[in-house]
Amino acid sequence: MIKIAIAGAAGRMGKNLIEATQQHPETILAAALEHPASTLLGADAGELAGVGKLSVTIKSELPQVLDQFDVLIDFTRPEVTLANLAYCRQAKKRIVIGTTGFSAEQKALITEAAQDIAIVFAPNMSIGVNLSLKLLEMAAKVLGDSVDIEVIEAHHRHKIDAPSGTALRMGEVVAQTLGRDLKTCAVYAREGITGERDRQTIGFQTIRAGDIVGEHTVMFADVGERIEITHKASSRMTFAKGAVRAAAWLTQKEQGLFDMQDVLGFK
Ligand SMILES: NC(=O)C1=CN([C@@H]2O[C@H](COP(=O)(O)OP(=O)(O)OC[C@H]3O[C@@H](n4cnc5c(N)ncnc54)[C@H](O)[C@@H]3O)[C@@H](O)[C@H]2O)C=CC1
Ligand SMILES: O=C(O)C1=N[C@H](C(=O)O)C[C@H](O)C1
Repeated sequence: MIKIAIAGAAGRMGKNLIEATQQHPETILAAALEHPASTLLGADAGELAGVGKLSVTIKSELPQVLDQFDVLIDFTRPEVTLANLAYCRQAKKRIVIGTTGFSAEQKALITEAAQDIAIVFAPNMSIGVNLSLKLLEMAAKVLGDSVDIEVIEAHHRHKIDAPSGTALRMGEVVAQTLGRDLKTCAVYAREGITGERDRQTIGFQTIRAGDIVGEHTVMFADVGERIEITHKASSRMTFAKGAVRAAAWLTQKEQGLFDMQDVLGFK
């Protein structure tokens, strides 16, 4: 069995990850980590996730459990993930990173660590979103520069980063297909007298409201018709199952940086 550790175990994703680890035929939960100030330290991870007692107590320090797992799954915050990554690199442990909101400099640290350890790093672990990325590539190839492209995303009120990692990846895929650089063609806000739309730009619209799990639409709008490619997640289990699948897949790799397109065989 593949031994999984989960960082951010009491979080929205963490609890789903504990359940998904139980459902996968090749994985078991071996360690669960939370913030040092969490009131849940010492609690049973299975009971926390509502799947029954697993006899895995929630701890705060990754070094305490480094010899107990094969793959760390981390859905926390960028600075926490990077600290965990450094420990994994030192101990030659594989890591699946689901956290979003990294800066370009922080992403470079992940790329660098992949020289020594195997990493799956993806802003969205659902099969549907990863299939949508392929559809976006196809749509951008056919529609080219004649359409206006807008990425619209909606998430729950607790989300701390914007636009979502998925929206940014969707923008990157479209920009790359069209030979554009997202750094220079992205428009993240419009207000006041903006002037007419420049067709070379890719616009991003962000909604934060209530308990929306995660919704993404990319609109390719021409005059007379438009195409919209939409994905709607209604349960976090779709991301959690993808992350556990990625962890199992990663055990075949010694080092390198991979994403869900690799895991799903879409490359
Ligand atoms: N790649 C994907 O498929 C998905 C990615 N995400 C991303 O995952 C991240 C987490 O999302 P949520 O679960 O909604 O957030 P959350 O805030 O519910 O969970 C994060 C957890 O990390 C814990 N944490 C903070 N510092 C810690 C530390 N030092 N050690 C251990 N745990 C610590 C927090 O206490 C919290 O329980 C976000 O960046 C989000 O965008 C979310 C869903 C899907
Ligand atoms: O924070 C979330 O909830 C989600 N974050 C990811 C992102 O930023 O793309 C993926 C998913 O949409 C849920």
